[in-house]
Amino acid sequence: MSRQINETIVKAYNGEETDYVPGWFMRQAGRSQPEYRALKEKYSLFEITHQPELCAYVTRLPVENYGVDAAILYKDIMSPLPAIGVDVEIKSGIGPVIHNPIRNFQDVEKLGTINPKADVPYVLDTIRLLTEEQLNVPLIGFSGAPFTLASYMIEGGPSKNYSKTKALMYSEPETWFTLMDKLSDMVITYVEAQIEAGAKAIQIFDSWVGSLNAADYRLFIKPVMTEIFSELRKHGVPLILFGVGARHLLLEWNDLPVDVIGLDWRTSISEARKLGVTKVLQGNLDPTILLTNWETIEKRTKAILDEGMADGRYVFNLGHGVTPDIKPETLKRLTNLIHDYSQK
Ligand SMILES: Cc1c2[nH]c(c1CCC(=O)O)Cc1[nH]c(c(CCC(=O)O)c1C)Cc1[nH]c(c(CCC(=O)O)c1C)Cc1[nH]c(c(C)c1CCC(=O)O)C2
Repeated sequence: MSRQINETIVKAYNGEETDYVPGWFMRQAGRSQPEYRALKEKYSLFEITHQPELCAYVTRLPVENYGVDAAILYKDIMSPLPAIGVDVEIKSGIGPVIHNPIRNFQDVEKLGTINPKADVPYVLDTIRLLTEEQLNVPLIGFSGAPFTLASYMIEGGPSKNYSKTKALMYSEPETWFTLMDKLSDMVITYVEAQIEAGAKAIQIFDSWVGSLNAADYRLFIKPVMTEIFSELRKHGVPLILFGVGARHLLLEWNDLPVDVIGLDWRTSISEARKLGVTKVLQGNLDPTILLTNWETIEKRTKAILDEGMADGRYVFNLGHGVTPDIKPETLKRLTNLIHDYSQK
């Protein structure tokens, strides 16, 4: 039997007109879902991602339960790092903890390269299972970006101000750029394998790069991001860049060979346009709104959709990830609202 794949979101990412505004939610597969929490009693994140059938099930849940227009592969931005020699553990209640943090040039030199077929075969198997047999919407593949990955590798875990990361960047540029080069190679190879396996769009999470000012972004980050997107662009799938608190970097991002810019909730669609952003926009309901009453949720969502529809080159998402306390019923109702309200 041939499956009908609804490609609306890929069209929207390519800037084409669509019958309605498509959308998905960052972190849609995960802690907010009871089916997932039940699995989590038995398995860790890495145990789930190493089992393609199970990982595909978790990835599919939000598509089946909410009707979102894309699936995003269930795994973490830390997932490729063990392949290059990073000893990472996901600790519950903390997040990623790195047992061999980067301290100097020698630590960077020791990092290896990724061979996706040998190192993360289960990621590729999960993508193939989902895209060849199971999903009726496109699958979005993803990777962390070099700055955000480096922040965990250098700090040794989550951080408030990224001081070790920035100190290394400012004081040892050679070490920094060698690290950026190694991470750029990893991101490109890893994402290319995801595209080859069937991912129909790619989101690059540079969640924490907003901690740099624009001048430092231009100097220390823009070259590596240009390299990554220039290479990935050759594969013809839409490329999305997302980060938190990055309004001051939007024009730098707009220069990159990227198709879509993901906004957090601090900058509205129309403000981003006024600032001069020309890419397709994705975003940006504050996830916290989803903890209020339906009247508030509806009002805020319609206001964002009004801006997005007036603009025309727009895909709905949240301004950051779904938090564990958001109810599945709310996400289902929200998906219906987005589709019904924007239907032409
Ligand atoms: C901060 C953090 C990371 N990794 C982790 C944390 C801990 C704190 C937390 O639970 O929120 C650990 C983690 N990551 C993920 C889980 C599984 C449970 C869940 O959160 O739903 C767990 C326990 C899934 C994930 N983690 C991520 C995804 C993929 C993207 C998506 O689904 O949108 C998933 C399924 C991506 C991720 N992972 C990380 C970042 C910075 C990002 C980029 C998106 C963002 O800024 O939040 C690092």
